[in-house]
Amino acid sequence: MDTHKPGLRHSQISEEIIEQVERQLAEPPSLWLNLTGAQILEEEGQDTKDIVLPNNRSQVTHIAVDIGGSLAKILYYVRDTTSPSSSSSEINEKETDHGGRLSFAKFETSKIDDCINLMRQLIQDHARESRRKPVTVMATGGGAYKFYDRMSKELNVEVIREDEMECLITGLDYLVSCIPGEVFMLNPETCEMTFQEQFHDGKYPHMLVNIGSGVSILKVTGPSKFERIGGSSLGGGTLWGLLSLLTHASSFDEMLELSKKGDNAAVDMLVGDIYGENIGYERIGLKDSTIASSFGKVFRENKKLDEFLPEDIARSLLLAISNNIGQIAYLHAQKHNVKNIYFGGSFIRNHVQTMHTLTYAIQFWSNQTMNAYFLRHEGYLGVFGAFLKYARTENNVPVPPIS
Ligand SMILES: Nc1ncnc2c1ncn2[C@@H]1O[C@H](COP(=O)(O)OP(=O)(O)OP(=O)(O)O)[C@@H](O)[C@H]1O
Ligand SMILES: CC(C)(CO)[C@@H](O)C(=O)NCCC(=O)O
Repeated sequence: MDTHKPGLRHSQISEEIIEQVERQLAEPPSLWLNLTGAQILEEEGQDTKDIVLPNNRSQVTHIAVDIGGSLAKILYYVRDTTSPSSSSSEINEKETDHGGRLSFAKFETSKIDDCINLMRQLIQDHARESRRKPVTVMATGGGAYKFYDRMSKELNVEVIREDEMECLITGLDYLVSCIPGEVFMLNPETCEMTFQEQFHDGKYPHMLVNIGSGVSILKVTGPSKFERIGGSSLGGGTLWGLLSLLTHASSFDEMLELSKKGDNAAVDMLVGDIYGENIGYERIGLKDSTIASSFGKVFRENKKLDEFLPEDIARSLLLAISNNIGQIAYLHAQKHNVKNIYFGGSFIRNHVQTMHTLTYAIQFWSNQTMNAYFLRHEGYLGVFGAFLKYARTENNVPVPPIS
């Protein structure tokens, strides 16, 4: 691997591979759980635009929600109606089910009404079957507090609140240990993915860098044993907010699309802009193409905002934020003696450029002694954790144990 700093120009990576990876990671795949195991169900990803409600909605027994500063994530558990006992008309509240599907959806937190409406719809359909035990709602994230009274009143069910950091780690532990095909690494040269075996010992210690609106960094030393060792306010909310001011893009996905087409060298000052074209500062490992200063060229160009291409601005800002998080992650990992770093949070959105920049930063700064891992359900760790914490104690959902 060469030793130039992160911020590799994307044109060096095959468009075909980028498309292939992003197609493969279309989000969010449903999961299947039953007593003998858990697996990812391969199917078309679903977004808030086209949430597919279960055919027999009365089979939704659990709903979990993680309401963050930017996005509210929902998970609902649909009991399998094909197993003999669960399809019986004699279902009662003591019945133990034998398997079911976990589906995922998300809303912008500013559209919390839509999110609560979906929960209400799922709950109402369930309630029509009068002998059923009421649906339980598990809630985490800041919104579990902010919207607690509203949810309890409007949904008229018990809302159980869980701590957001505990939920992140519970969700991570489970996904890493129990879900085949969940964890992968990205080859920084080719951007090809390598899926990892499940780590039954959790590969402790490890670190979770959760990139949501802000960034939380947690060190995990054993099952459910963790400490929040750092954080940063320069996170997903920063990219989303600044690009909504600086470009015409109206959604986060549009911003990511823009960034794919841009050339950050139009706004970033490269080492070659300072030392001269084709001349780097190789003595300290800086190539001419290395970013010396993000957005550093803007001032001397003496141009107005509308004279820059939104694509270039989007690319530059995405690189700046991802690089910065990669570097902070590396410094924390070094300080706390951790080699394996999981990146979670919806900011990643399984976007190749973002994962590439994070991987490159970790490998470069650690001299290839640390590993960056990604997850297919990267934005759903918290909501998955909230579901698991309750489902395990309640004991009537077949959650296979971590072996
Ligand atoms: N469809 C989307 N709409 C808006 N932002 C998105 C979308 N998809 C991904 N993002 C990115 O994900 C970030 C939110 O990530 P996530 O849902 O993990 O955090 P959060 O729970 O809202 O925040 P926090 O945990 O800090 O309260 C946004 O700030 C944005 O950068
Ligand atoms: C405040 C939370 C924990 C809410 O999820 C998150 O947005 C975050 O970790 N922000 C960064 C705060 C910090 O500077 O440590």
